[in-house]
Amino acid sequence: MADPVAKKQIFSQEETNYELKIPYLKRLFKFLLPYKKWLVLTLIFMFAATVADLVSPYLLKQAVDHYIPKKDFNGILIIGALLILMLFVNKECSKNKIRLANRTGQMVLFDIRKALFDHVQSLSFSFFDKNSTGRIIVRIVNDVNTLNNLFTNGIVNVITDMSSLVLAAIIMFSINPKLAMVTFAALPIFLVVLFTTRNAIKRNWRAVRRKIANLNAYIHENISGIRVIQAYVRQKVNRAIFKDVIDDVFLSWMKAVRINGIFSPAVEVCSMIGTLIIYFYGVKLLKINGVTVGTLIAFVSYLDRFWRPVVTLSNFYNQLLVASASSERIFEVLSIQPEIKEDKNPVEISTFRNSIEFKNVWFAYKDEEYVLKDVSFEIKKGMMVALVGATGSGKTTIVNLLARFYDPQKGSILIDGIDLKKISFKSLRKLIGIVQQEPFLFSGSILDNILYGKPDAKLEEVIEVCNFLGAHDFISQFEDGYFTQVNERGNRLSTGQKQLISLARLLLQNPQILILDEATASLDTHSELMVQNALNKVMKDRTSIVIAHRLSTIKDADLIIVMDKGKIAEMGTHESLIRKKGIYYELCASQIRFVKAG
Ligand SMILES: Nc1ncnc2c1ncn2[C@@H]1O[C@H](COP(=O)(O)OP(=O)(O)OP(=O)(O)O)[C@@H](O)[C@H]1O
Repeated sequence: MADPVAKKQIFSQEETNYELKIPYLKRLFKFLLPYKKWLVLTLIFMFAATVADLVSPYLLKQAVDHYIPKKDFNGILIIGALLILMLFVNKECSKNKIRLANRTGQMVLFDIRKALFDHVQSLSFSFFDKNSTGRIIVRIVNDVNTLNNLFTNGIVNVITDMSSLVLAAIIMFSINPKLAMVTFAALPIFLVVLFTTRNAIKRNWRAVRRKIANLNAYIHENISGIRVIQAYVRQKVNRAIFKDVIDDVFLSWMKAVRINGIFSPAVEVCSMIGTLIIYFYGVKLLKINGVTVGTLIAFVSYLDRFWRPVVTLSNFYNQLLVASASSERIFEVLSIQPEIKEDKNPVEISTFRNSIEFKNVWFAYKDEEYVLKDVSFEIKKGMMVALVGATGSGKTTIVNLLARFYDPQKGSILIDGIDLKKISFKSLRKLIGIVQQEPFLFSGSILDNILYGKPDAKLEEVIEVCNFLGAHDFISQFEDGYFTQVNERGNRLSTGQKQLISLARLLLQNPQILILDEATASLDTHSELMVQNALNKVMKDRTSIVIAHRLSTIKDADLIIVMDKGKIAEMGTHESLIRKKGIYYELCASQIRFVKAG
């Protein structure tokens, strides 16, 4: 049976508000402005196709009323030729209209997606803290996809349908107003059906979309968490939940289709009533007020051209609702401002000369929940500084602030006396290199990944760096060497190998300040030794800030900063802190006890 807890989690997805929001739609349509010329051309094709389509019944009327009774074969031939010409114009113009509309639509989607992607890339870490990867992907892929129908067919079709409907009615009224009035007698029936089913249809399609969103979320979570799922042998339970989720989609879909199904027959019934009226009432009117057999034939055709677009037009409203909801979510992301902004007149620093200084720094990830409280310290050029302390004491937060992934709420961080906020992003990123606990490799080759640090580096330079770090041997053992493809996250490589590749990437970038955030924490003893050796080489002659749980690796640090609940509890060298017999002494003692016990 499905796990109720898991099921509840899926259904806690965000709710979507399907109301027509004109300001969002207006903003959305602004994306069409660069393609004005194409739009105008599309409209011209559309108009030509509609006119050609509407001329045909009138030509038929002429043939029936004038040429057939007189057996005027020349006249019939001309009408026939004109009918073929109209058909050709209609088909050609429709083809071009569809091609142009699709092209414009796809370009608009491309622009929206590009705007979203560029914007998301510029956002600060705090945005990614609040939004899961899945949610962001849904914005860039699914929400933009839902606009597809609107931009590729929806808008053009609705204009085509509206003009066909209006023109057909106008022509009918101009041919014979009395007959036209009676023909539309079924319109009130349609309006009743429309207003009684509209809300139910809206509600049911909304339910379908919610169930599909649940399905997407569940698949995303299962694929991302596949290792945990397999480790806990949860496949059977998850399969049962998945079946429930699919069943929900199926049932809600069938219900929506059933209700939607009322609509189309209603339109057909109305159209049929209109046709019957034309035949019954029209025959009575024959020869009165100029009503001819041709008029009746033309009326039946125009009536069809009036009712046919009605179903598509009502679907368009649905499309608009979905587009309005998606655009609301898209613009919500686009309106988020990056919290970390570059100074208007940024200072370029090419060389780190003296020191890094934290001056009375206070920082909270949210509101007033400070995780760093009045932190002050100074790191001189060339020093190796270690940050130690219990989990959650604020070590990673300190390096996150130094890399300017976040800005402190109070206090300041200075590099060579210059506030971090004034330094250009480019020189800061060049100055500081970070090695994380979980190295991240992109899809592409090993070489591509290393070149990330310096795109214009030559292969010889890359090999030299890898040789220096002790990575060349294992890379050259692969069949394709440096051109070996690593898929996303580098699944084909061991964590130690990935770490060495990320170190090669870092060394090519040649940063003057290094941040090592538990770079060896997830490695086995052999890999740890290999990576630690490489790290020692990278750290040589550089200023480095190291976070390490294994205290033996930082014994020789020039300065050890001991963090406790967001505050600096102790600071000094290994010897001085051991002598102090404080928190650091306790941490060392507990690790020795742990090693001995092991
Ligand atoms: N992105 C975040 N959003 C909100 N709170 C966070 C975030 N990152 C960390 N915290 C909180 O800030 C506090 C300090 O976390 P930090 O990661 O700096 O500790 P740490 O000393 O590096 O811990 P560890 O040794 O486990 O990595 C913790 O209470 C943590 O829960």
